[in-house]
Amino acid sequence: METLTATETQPMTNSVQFVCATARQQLKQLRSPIIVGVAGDSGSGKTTYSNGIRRLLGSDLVSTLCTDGYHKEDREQRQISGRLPLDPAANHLDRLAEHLKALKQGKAVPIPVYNHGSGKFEQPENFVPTPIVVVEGLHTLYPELIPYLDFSLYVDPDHPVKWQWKWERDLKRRGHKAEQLEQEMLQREAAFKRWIDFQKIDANVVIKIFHSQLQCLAPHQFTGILPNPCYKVELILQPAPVPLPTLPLPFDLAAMLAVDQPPFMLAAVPYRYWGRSAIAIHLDGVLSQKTIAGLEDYIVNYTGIPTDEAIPEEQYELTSATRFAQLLITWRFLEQINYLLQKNR
Ligand SMILES: Nc1ncnc2c1ncn2[C@@H]1O[C@H](COP(=O)(O)OP(=O)(O)OP(=O)(O)O)[C@@H](O)[C@H]1O
Ligand SMILES: O=C(CO)[C@H](O)[C@H](O)COP(=O)(O)O
Repeated sequence: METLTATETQPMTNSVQFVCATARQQLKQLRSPIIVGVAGDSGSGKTTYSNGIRRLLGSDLVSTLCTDGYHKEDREQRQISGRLPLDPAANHLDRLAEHLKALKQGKAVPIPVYNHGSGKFEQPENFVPTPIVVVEGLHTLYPELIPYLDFSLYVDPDHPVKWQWKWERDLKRRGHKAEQLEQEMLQREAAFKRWIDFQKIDANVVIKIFHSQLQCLAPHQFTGILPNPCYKVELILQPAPVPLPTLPLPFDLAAMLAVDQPPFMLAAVPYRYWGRSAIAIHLDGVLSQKTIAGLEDYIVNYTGIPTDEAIPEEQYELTSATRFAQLLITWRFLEQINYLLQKNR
């Protein structure tokens, strides 16, 4: 594959678009899919971030496998046994490993399905791998599954953010009862630390989410206007083996100088994360729609997707920090794809 070049001021050249089109073709011809693992606690945003990748790369290339179907017990059985789905022993991880192995060989597999509306299992579905398969679930980055993964994400919202997301989602959309839910969520905290949290150590990308911290930067009186909720996202990225060309951020500096603009912050800080080299991108506040749309256009052009898939309704409320993070993650993933395709040649 030739070297990709583009600069901040130039539109993408024909040669770059040609390479992208070639990458799409190469992906479609892969006999073994590229598998992305997305792990994190329940209600941490795994589906939200996986959907971001699928929307940007297109559902002809990307499909998602949710591992909740591999739980051993349904909701009623768990209420009797007192076991939590976070316990790896409460899941058929051995079956999941076999399925990932078969998918890696390009074979279809019958995946078990769990219905969160009813709390019951349904008939297995025949899962036919697309060139990119996103596997999301509580234990996706467990040692027995890692050998089948080409790229990994760990979603790690701060405790109050996660509590609020799970609480609202489980009550409104998963038919849980408040009292039982509170008890289970408290019980889950130790289980999370014990069985889930460590998976972040080796992830290619860790996504940390906090409530906005911008007000701390105004020691006297903060006068900025921020939406509610407003999040700070910290992306901890393993450096790419082969970086892609410049990713331009269309940015109006003059607008930033106006006092009535929503505040924001962007920082890139190299550091060591669990003993390995990483770069942390901090994004807080609100970037303009124009900036986000410009960045998204660049990536969409790069990937050569002919039509822009609409943002799913449940993602309308996503803040600019989340959308920006989704774009950067997709870019980092494209770097990985580029590297894997080069290695495969
Ligand atoms: N980045 C985000 N910005 C705003 N809200 C979010 C974000 N990520 C998740 N949420 C909220 O949290 C809820 C749970 O997110 P999501 O379904 O992505 O989590 P999950 O990790 O896939 O959960 P589960 O494993 O339990 O299925 C969403 O319905 C949404 O309301
Ligand atoms: O940890 C979880 C991953 O989403 C869920 O709690 C688990 O899948 C069981 O679902 P439910 O709570 O809807 O019965």
